[in-house]
Amino acid sequence: MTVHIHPSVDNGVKQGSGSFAGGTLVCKCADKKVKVGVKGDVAHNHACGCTKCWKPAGATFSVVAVVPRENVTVLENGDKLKIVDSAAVIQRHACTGCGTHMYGRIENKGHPFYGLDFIHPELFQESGSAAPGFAAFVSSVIESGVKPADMAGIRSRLKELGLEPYDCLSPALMDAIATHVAKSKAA
Ligand SMILES: N[C@@H](CCC(=O)N[C@@H](CSCO)C(=O)NCC(=O)O)C(=O)O
Ligand SMILES: [Zn+2]
Ligand SMILES: [Zn+2]
Repeated sequence: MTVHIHPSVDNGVKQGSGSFAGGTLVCKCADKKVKVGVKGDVAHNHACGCTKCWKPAGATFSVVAVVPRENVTVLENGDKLKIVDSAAVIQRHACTGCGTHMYGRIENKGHPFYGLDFIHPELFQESGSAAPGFAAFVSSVIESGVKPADMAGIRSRLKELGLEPYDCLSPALMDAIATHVAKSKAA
């Protein structure tokens, strides 16, 4: 069985240049494209199997990374953006023309990841941004219709690609969340 993860990694994970200075995210509309500027490189880039993150057609996983919210600016056609689910922790601003999620923002100042926006690096018109380094919420692909029997093959392909599979976030990010919670409780 051929396992498709995401078009940007299916032929191998392409490493970043290490000096990506930022770029422009572009939606998939034929005209009046939404453009979002991002300063600097992305961090914590990962494949995500959750049902909430935007995936291109045919992909099983999204590829999503974070950038400081102050580094994100809507450049063109921002009137086409609409929040997908205002009750979600990550408020995903999507193009109403093509459905592409352009950036996801956390407005809860008490959230461990407040200050970081979630973006999809494949939308950069420039190449060289940091590559995905792990896979998160892998078991969640079952919620999107993947057969449980296919999970062994999916996890094996993720490992082959160097994207260690986790069923939540990576240990480093889970530790960061727990540290934030512990400090909040102590305060
Ligand atoms: N099983 C659920 C999991 C959804 C989920 O918790 N997703 C994470 C990761 S998104 C990027 O890594 C999350 O933090 N979500 C917050 C939000 O989406 O607002 C499912 O698959 O739906
Ligand atoms: Zn669009
Ligand atoms: Zn996700």
